[in-house]
Amino acid sequence: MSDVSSDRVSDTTAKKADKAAAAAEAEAVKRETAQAAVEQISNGDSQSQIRQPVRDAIIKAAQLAREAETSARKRQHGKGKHTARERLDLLFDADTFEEMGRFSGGDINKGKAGSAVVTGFGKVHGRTVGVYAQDFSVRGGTLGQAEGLKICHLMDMAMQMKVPVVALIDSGGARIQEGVAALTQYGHIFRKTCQASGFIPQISVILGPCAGGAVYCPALTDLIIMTKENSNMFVTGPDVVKAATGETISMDELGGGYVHNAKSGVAHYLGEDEADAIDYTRTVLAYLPSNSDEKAPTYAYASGHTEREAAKRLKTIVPANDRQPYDVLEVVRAIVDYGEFVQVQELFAQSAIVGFACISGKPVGIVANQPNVRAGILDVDASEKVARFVRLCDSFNLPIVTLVDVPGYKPGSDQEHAGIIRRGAKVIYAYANAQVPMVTVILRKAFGGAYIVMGSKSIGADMNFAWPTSQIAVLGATGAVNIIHRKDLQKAKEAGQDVEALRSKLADEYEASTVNANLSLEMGEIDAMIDPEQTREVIEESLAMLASKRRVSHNDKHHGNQPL
Ligand SMILES: CC(=O)SCCNC(=O)CCNC(=O)[C@H](O)C(C)(C)COP(=O)(O)OP(=O)(O)OC[C@H]1O[C@@H](n2cnc3c(N)ncnc32)[C@H](O)[C@@H]1OP(=O)(O)O
Repeated sequence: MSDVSSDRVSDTTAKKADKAAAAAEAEAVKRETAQAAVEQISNGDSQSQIRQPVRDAIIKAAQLAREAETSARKRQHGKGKHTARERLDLLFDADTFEEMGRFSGGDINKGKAGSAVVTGFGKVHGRTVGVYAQDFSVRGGTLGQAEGLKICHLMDMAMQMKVPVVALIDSGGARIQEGVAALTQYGHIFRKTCQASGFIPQISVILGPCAGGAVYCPALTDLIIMTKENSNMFVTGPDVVKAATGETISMDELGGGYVHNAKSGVAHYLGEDEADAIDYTRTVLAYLPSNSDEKAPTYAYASGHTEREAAKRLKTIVPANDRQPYDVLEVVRAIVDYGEFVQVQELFAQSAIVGFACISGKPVGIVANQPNVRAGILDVDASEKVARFVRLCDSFNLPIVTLVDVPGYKPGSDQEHAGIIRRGAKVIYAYANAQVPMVTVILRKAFGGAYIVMGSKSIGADMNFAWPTSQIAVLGATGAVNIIHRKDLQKAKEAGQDVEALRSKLADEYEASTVNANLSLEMGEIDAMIDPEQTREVIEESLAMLASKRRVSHNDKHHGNQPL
């Protein structure tokens, strides 16, 4: 297990400032060195062995590269965007990027400095990561044969080296002039992305347009990160939409960063700007291993009085009235290291939350219902959000901690017709197939099907705990009484008795006898009832106990037929 020598996962402000300063310094040194080399060669100083034509070629190439970057800055800065190379400086630790094929796809004699994509490897928090960064200043960042070959080569190398790939997308899509030769390259990239899926982490950062079939490059990766401005994804743009349907819509309304984060669920993070989007990429990479064969890096963690204070706070967060909402983020922050929780899809399907955190320096994935939003109900979107995150954690060996307070799957024709059966099944498939350590804590409600799917023991969790406020049952009290005492209530009504008083009495009895964790404890579905204050401690101990859990293959099938 690699150990990143830092006490915190995410970049602190101070670290960011250091990094920016170091990057600027490294860039300046690089520029000076390159300039000095060119000048040395031009002056004919110490290179008596270098023949004149070679010297000319080196000078020309260096000049071309410089001019290309100057032109890129002019074009990109005018639109409020960074150049592809400036983005690499933001992504990688200072002075660690090694470019591959700088001039490939170019024509040095005709003044073309290369293709519309930059590829190579650098370090993120000291670990190697591959990148392809589309350069919009060269033919609109479009993808033709040269670019496709470069990207596929980069991905092949990343898979051989078993390191993540980050795609910095800013492109007009398939290069129209190259026709099917361009489209074919997308086919190759899709296939490679699928091959790499679940083997190495793949993250796409959309920093410009991403249109047409090209959208499926990011769509096949683990995470999509967008920005508030200059970040668009759509299969058909506003002009085609207008021509085909008559609808008038702007690029941002159709496929801007906010829309894909809050409405479609295509994206996983909405960056304030490019620097923020790339910083989030670095942060997420810090929680993930380089590939599916490795465990995530660990971080130094010194426990102290702050976590004891946080543990005490837990008691006060869940209201006594079970109909009253509360913010489950407060629970999460009180149990994870330094209260640091990196949410994924924060703006989407907010009745569930998912994200990364550390417990005693070890990265975990957290899944929780959010009682503050629609009582924490599971609907089609929340189901897919949870399922996809559980799959991500399972692919990359992150233990899953599930915090349950869920009244059930959302009722209603809109949900049934939107496919709650098919889409809700994804949660089951994800948990039932996950083989990483799984620890579940029931905070309050855990009703019906939603109880089963949210990391119950029967679905595959290893250790399950319940707070004293837990209500575990097939249905909530009123719903249950209306069904099992229907005849009694009917008789009371016919006899002119106070039906509501009877209903309320029966509900109280049902609640006292059934809506608690007793049966689950007796059946071994819950391992222990815990004081909220003990939550972090029991999770930590369970994860330590489960650390040696290994994957087992149950049969010889090719793969399961996952509900999609
Ligand atoms: C599988 C697939 O990818 S199918 C999708 C095919 N792609 C598309 O349909 C998108 C076509 N392009 C566009 O709609 C627009 O160019 C946008 C929205 C992407 C960007 O618009 P703008 O920011 O205004 O940039 P602009 O249109 O000036 O493009 C920049 C340059 O890239 C070129 N370009 C953009 N897209 C393409 C393309 N797909 N093929 C060839 N050249 C392209 C433009 O001609 C322009 O070249 P120039 O600088 O020599 O004039």
